Amino acid sequence: MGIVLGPNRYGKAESRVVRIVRDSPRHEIRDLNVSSALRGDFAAAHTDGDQSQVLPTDTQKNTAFAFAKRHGVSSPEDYALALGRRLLEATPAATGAAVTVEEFAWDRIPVDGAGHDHAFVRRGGEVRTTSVDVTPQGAVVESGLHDLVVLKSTGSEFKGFLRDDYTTLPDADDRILATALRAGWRYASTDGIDWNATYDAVRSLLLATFATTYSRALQETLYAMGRAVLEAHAEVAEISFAAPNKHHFLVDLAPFGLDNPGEVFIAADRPYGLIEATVTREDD
Ligand SMILES: O=c1[nH]c(=O)c2[nH]c(=O)[nH]c2[nH]1
Repeated sequence: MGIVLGPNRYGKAESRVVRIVRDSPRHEIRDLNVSSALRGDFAAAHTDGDQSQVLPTDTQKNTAFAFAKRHGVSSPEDYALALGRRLLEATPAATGAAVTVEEFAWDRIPVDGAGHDHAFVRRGGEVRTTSVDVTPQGAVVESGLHDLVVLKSTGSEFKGFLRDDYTTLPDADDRILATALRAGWRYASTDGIDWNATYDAVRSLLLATFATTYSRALQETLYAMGRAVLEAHAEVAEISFAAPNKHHFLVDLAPFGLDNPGEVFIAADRPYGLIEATVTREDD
């Protein structure tokens, strides 16, 4: 009985393409998870080890990033069509190119009733938390949130850091700052607190402070957020943060004849910096 190759396709899955439009101070963001797959006559690659008809998955990834710049992302559909047509055209053996795009939606962070120019909060996903501990002496309430995903497309730098023989990171004057914030605040007492109103107010303050504070490091941003909460809320004794630094690396588009002045980024998954800090009261 003969053995033959059945259906097959190949491509690059889950390129995390972030496109910032920064023609004016009011930035736009499109945040995509892009996968492509080519199908057609790729039998020789499987049976003979012949790559002559194989457009590398690495090239498919490069095209995904280059097209975010060259074609732009007016919608996931328009971008996916352009990418699919290009991949098909570039690959003579292909009879079809499948492109799937997931888009993560971002809203502008509200500051004084208006959406901020370059600070965004990801829609959905965040979780409100509380943990209480009750004893005969009383109760302690710690409330908070996690997975509040925020991003600013400018207004963030990281430079002047300690360097040693293993340091390769260049100074960054203008970078994307993004995190999935975890925050927990301990209430000074349980009396007379409007839990829902305080939660909403603290969340708003965290967002507004993230948006409006020029960041010299995520550490400075966390401290500013904590200070803002403690200054505005006497009922909060202490607040703690854990903030993964969700790195966005500028993609080198020069090999494709394209410049990239802070417009196309790859959103890295891991490893990530993890910055943790507690902001408390001197007398607590
Ligand atoms: O905001 C930052 N804090 C750091 O401590 C750090 N370290 C690093 O490599 N990048 C950053 N960014």
